[in-house]
Amino acid sequence: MNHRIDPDRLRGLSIFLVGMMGSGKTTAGQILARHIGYRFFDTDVLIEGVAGETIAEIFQNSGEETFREIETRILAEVSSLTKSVIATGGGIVLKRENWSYLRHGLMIWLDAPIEVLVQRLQGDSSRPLLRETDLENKLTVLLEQRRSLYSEADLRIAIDASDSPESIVDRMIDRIPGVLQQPSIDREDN
Ligand SMILES: Nc1ncnc2c1ncn2[C@@H]1O[C@H](COP(=O)(O)OP(=O)(O)O)[C@@H](O)[C@H]1O
Ligand SMILES: O=C(O)C1=C[C@@H](OP(=O)(O)O)[C@@H](O)[C@H](O)C1
Ligand SMILES: [Mg+2]
Repeated sequence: MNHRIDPDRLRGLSIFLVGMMGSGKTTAGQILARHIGYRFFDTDVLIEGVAGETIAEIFQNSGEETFREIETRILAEVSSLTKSVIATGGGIVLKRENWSYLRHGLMIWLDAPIEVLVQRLQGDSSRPLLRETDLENKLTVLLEQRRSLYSEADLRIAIDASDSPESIVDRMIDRIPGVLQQPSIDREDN
């Protein structure tokens, strides 16, 4: 953890948010981008745009493998951007190929405990992998499969049930010196 961080290299570097479904990548990512004057992208939204279908429909009509192929294609495209916050889908870490793209930026792992994920995702119908009766068990299995991959990120932000998106963003900003030192960024505007 933190092994690649070199403040001089962070200027303009994009930020990739990784972590489990429900960890808040999409929510916190938008706020983070606004605060640091970066553009915001969400790989799931971009995937839906090119497919012309929702994530649930892509899984249903074409299967997970097709979804993962589009996900890699989109990631390859956004990885060439600078000054962008990119919220990824929770499964992006699964493919080794994706890591060559993720390593173009600073990777931040939003690490929320299972209880928090369950609380947030109860009744959610937009995430096809969670269409199971035992949500807690499914999330536990997925996290077991993915934890060691997420832990390869540059930064880990541990999240509690009481952490607001804004407080999480503040902690991220505290941990990424260099990004806010760019003269074009004025946090007072936000
Ligand atoms: N810090 C937070 N506190 C409370 N609820 C949150 C927080 N962050 C996200 N949420 C809620 O949890 C759900 C999942 O958040 P989302 O940003 O979509 O996560 P992800 O993109 O990692 O799957 C959404 O309903 C969102 O409003
Ligand atoms: O964890 C996963 O495999 C997935 C996470 C989802 O995104 P979020 O992590 O934003 O929920 C979405 O990409 C798809 O449903 C698969
Ligand atoms: Mg998301």
